[in-house]
Amino acid sequence: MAKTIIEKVWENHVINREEGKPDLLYIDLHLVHEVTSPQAFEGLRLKNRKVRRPDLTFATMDHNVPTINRFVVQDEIASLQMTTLEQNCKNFGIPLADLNSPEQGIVHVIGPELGLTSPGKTIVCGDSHTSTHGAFGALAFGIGTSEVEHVLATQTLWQQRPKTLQVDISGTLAKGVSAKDVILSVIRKYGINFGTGYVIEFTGSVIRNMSMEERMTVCNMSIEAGAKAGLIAPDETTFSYLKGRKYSPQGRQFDEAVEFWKGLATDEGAEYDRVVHLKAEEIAPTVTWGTNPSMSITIEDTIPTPDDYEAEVDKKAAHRAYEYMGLTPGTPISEVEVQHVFIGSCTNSRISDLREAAEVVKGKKVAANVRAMVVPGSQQVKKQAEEEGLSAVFIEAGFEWRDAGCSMCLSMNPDVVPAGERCASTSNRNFEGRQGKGARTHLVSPAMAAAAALYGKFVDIRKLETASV
Ligand SMILES: CC(C)[C@H](C(=O)O)[C@@H](O)C(=O)O
Ligand code: SF4
Repeated sequence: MAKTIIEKVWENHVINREEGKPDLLYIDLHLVHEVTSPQAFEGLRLKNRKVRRPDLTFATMDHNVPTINRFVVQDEIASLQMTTLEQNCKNFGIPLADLNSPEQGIVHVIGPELGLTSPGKTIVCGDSHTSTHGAFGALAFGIGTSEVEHVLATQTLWQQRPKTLQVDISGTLAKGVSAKDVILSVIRKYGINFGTGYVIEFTGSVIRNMSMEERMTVCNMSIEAGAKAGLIAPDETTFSYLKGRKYSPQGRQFDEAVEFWKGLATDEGAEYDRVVHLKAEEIAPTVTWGTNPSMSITIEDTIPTPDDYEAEVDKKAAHRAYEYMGLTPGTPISEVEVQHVFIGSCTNSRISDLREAAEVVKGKKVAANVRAMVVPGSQQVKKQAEEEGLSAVFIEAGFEWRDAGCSMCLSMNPDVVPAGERCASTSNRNFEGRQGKGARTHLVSPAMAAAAALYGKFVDIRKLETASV
């Protein structure tokens, strides 16, 4: 019977199936960070258990890490979480990219970069944006801390079989329209819950034409559509990205792996539980105006009015969002001023994101009233950006150039947005308080964020001469 890639990867990993019970899945890769692992290790210790497969486990520090003076961690909880991770990795024999490692970075940036992530794997991490790794055709999803303990102890996980959802994106993206705009548009059109209970497979010409970095941006935000995971069938783009990476199979083994990976793609005629479509022509540079990722408009639009919503609950949510965001319905988004710009996070902090932002910034200056920072997703991205001269472009323009970490994506480290101030951010969540208490977040692409830094407000990058994205 014809199968989707989702079913194939799932079936390949089922080690126990019983009527009326979840399946028991084998886990190929377990990524660990400092925030969601301490209690899991403590659980092992109390039960006198070992880590079953330290060789299939990899840890990094990202959420709590200061991105300037990184060795001075002032917050006590943050400091404790980081030293605890260090100790746990040492005691349980788990490889760790700590602050001294050139491989340190955001967990979802370093997995692919090191070639730990590859097609057909089951990948878990105590972190919701684990869906990022789905860009490689892996089944990758976030788990809770008790599940982290279960995977550490057994390398397996009980899981309810998900339904399958195809999100097909056809056509060709216009100049200046990015992967971030694609996923924000999907979420605007279908809502923050349309993926609940499903694993998404993204298909269509728009996806096929994307680089791996762009595909990661799309899969990263599957979770913001409520999905368990989001993935993309591997192809030549995937294989050439992985070739030669540190943990990728090498030599003949790589060629054999490619043969296997090719067989993972969804079979002709396979059926999904649900299918939705989006056309490239429907997508334009996008800015979120509200307090969840579906509350977005294009750069040409105005803030919606309550009349734009039919359901009473949506009208109410809009009212609350106007208030929190300090916005008046009907205002053109291009008139909204920002005080902060954050280019970073596991959504948009890879080298191509920084290249796109630098292209817009080159030879220009950050507006006087704006504080702008670029936070590479990993120390490797940082190094590469420095070698390519991107950091110099940012620094000359007046951006702060930082070390790798989650940074301003969420307020678990010193990089926060003050209450009442507005930030154009390339991250993935715009909930109340996400970037700091009372902080107002607008999610955008790297090029849109870069332009907002120069003009102090949202501008249409399609109208800038420099925009080449
Ligand atoms: C801290 C962590 C548990 C959290 C997550 O799971 O996603 C964080 O990474 C986030 O983006 O909100
Ligand atoms: S960058 Fe943001 S979304 Fe990604 S793992 Fe860190 S906190 Fe979570």
